[in-house]
Amino acid sequence: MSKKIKLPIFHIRGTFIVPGIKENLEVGRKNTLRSINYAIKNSNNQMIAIPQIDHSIEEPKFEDLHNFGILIDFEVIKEWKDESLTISANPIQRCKVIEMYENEDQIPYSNVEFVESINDFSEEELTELVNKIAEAVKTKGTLVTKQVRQLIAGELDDLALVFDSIMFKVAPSRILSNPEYITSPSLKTRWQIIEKIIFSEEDYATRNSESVEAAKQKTQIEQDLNQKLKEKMDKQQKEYYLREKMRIIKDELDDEDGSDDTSLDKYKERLSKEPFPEEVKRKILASIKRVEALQSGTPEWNTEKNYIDWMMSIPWWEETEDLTDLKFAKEILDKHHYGMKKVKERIIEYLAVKTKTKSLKAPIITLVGPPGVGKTSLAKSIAEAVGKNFVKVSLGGVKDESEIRGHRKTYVGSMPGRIIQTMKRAKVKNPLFLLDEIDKMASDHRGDPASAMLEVLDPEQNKEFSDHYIEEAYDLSQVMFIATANYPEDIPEALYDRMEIINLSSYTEIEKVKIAQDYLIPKSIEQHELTSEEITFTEGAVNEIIKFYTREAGVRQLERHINSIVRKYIVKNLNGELKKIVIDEKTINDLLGKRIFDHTEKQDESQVGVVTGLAYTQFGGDILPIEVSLYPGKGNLILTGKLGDVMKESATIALTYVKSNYEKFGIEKTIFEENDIHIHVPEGAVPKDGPSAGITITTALISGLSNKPVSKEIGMTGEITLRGNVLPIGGLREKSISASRSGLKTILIPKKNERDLDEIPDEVKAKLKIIPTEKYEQVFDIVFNTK
Ligand SMILES: Nc1ncnc2c1ncn2[C@@H]1O[C@H](COP(=O)(O)OP(=O)(O)OP(=O)(O)O)[C@@H](O)[C@H]1O
Repeated sequence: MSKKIKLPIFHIRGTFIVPGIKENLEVGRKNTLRSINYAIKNSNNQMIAIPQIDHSIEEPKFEDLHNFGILIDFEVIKEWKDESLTISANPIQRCKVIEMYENEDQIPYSNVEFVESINDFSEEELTELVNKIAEAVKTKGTLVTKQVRQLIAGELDDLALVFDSIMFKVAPSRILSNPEYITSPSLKTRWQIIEKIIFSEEDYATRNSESVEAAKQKTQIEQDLNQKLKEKMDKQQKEYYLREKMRIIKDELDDEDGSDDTSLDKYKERLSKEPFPEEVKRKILASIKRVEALQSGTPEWNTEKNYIDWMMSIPWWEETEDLTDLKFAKEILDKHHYGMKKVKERIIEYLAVKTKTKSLKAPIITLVGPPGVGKTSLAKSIAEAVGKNFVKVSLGGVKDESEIRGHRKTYVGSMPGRIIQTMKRAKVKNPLFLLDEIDKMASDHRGDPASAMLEVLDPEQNKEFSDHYIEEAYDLSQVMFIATANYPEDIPEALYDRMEIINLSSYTEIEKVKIAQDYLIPKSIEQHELTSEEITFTEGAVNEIIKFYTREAGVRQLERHINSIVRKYIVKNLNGELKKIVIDEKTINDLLGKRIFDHTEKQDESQVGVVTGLAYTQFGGDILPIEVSLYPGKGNLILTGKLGDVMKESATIALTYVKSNYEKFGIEKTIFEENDIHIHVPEGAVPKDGPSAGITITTALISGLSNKPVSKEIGMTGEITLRGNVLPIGGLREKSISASRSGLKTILIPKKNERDLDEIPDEVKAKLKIIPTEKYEQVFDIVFNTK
């Protein structure tokens, strides 16, 4: 079975590259740069280089590409001022393209099958071949490459490489006109192509005569064109001349290829046969009339034609049939996701209500949680469970209402807003529509996107959603919207009211191991069309990746590393280096390089003025040591470690509280007047904010000022008030997971957070003593062992 792989496409033009021969390539086109950046982040610097058929096309579509390519590994070697790049591409393996598509981030992707080389020469043929090459080298200097020299000297037996080096040096452009040279596994076939191109004089002759014939035809076409033009054109009008020429060329092309789906006749035919809403039909027909009356190629013509193309491609009536089998839905949810018991139950209830009432007026499900915990993939599974098409739009950074609703069509280069654009991708009017990162929308003077979103989500209004470009009410009422957010408090309030929040929390290491073994690894093996006999991961290996190569609440990086290891195996397998592999800790270090992370470990020694806090970051929880130091001065407070305003305030409150209770904590009064106090929160470059370090700062101050050490095994979290009350904090689950991972034995938490204890996994509770506190005095008594 030949191996398949899915990777982003690298559009290559004007040149071609062959396996084994590194080449520097210049990249300037915006789309290619986007794909490159994507590949750096998501596919381990691997892409499929696919050549363009016509190198003059700036923005090639899939049909403008050949159906073969090369798997490349690349490195960026220079970033230029104008944002273009020079990359060093290492071509690894030839491939046949099975399909090309845009992935959900709108990156052109290809699914390819590797072409392995088969040496089908017999022994005698081989000797003859080497002799022939050696003989030819004498007469054709251009043939000499490093690999040819090695072959003749008997130092190299990789024929595929020899052939590629010849082809690449002598006739790289001819590869494109002989796709078989790339797609055929047979080395004999490849050699025949080389012979035809390089050795056969006859071929030179036919090539010449081919070009004579082509030139003749070209002249004929040119003559016909000019003849037609003569009849039509007014010689005085240069503009008119050019337009006519364009139109005739287009007509000629259309005659050749009658399959143009965007021709006005095709549209008219569709309008007469398909059940478009009357109003829409009328509008499109009116536009078609206008286009027909306009001079083709003029700006007005283009604007109007574009409008028609859009109107014809939006789903006005197409729909899929919903599935209503709840048992099936549950099976699908279980099939793709580990755990999430409550979440899945909640979703099934939601689907049950929807099916029963047949109404979509239920609140919008909003999946909230840190990155990589499965929000997007859960939404995809819900779509599968109810038989809907899935589409996603990212709202992160959207700050202008027109991004949602589009611009009027009279604007130059205008088009519909993101909602209608996404509906076009959905192809039906009742898809499952994921509104990703709804908490990351911003607003500015150009209008508030949240109010436009309100119209999208409100069942009272979304039957007639208005987009400035399409100028016709669009019915969104059959769409099932699901939103995702990292921080629910950042969701605009009016939208929040219409949502039902479902929390997805971060995973413990044990859960991550389970997810990797039961879901991510089998999924990756299946996607790459391998079997579990060929590649297996030990539990130790999975643990190694989780602990030392990822730092995250979810499993996104973990999944990326697994995929990258699988791809590395495929390349080794294709190079004939190995047939099977068992991935253990050692292989991980070999394949992924040096360990990347060491989770902040608890202090080795109990120290004066250093206390362990618990933090909640976008990567999940972590421990956060807080340091206090004194030196002679005048009572100033110095804060460092990139602290946000709230955290700075929290430090000031802590100091005031300590000052006003100094006696209770065994601190000399004079110490405040004679010293400056420096509070530092290490890993200075990472921004930190929030009030939850209040009791930690207080404790570090008391420890520093009274010269009493704090046990290295205690961690704490809680806001403090001037009166010494301990107020509740967020992210207790994440904080406690990281505390147990870092080896703490006891954590102090606010009493009001007792209600969140249920969310802490049992394995964490078993390792940690969790003590709720209401007043700072209790913290003091426990930490400094006064009772
Ligand atoms: N409980 C789980 N069981 C199996 N796979 C999971 C689970 N949670 C997450 N995954 C997998 O982890 C990957 C990342 O998840 P996904 O992209 O859905 O995260 P997300 O929460 O949407 O992140 P973001 O907020 O960054 O978009 C997916 O491949 C998903 O299938």
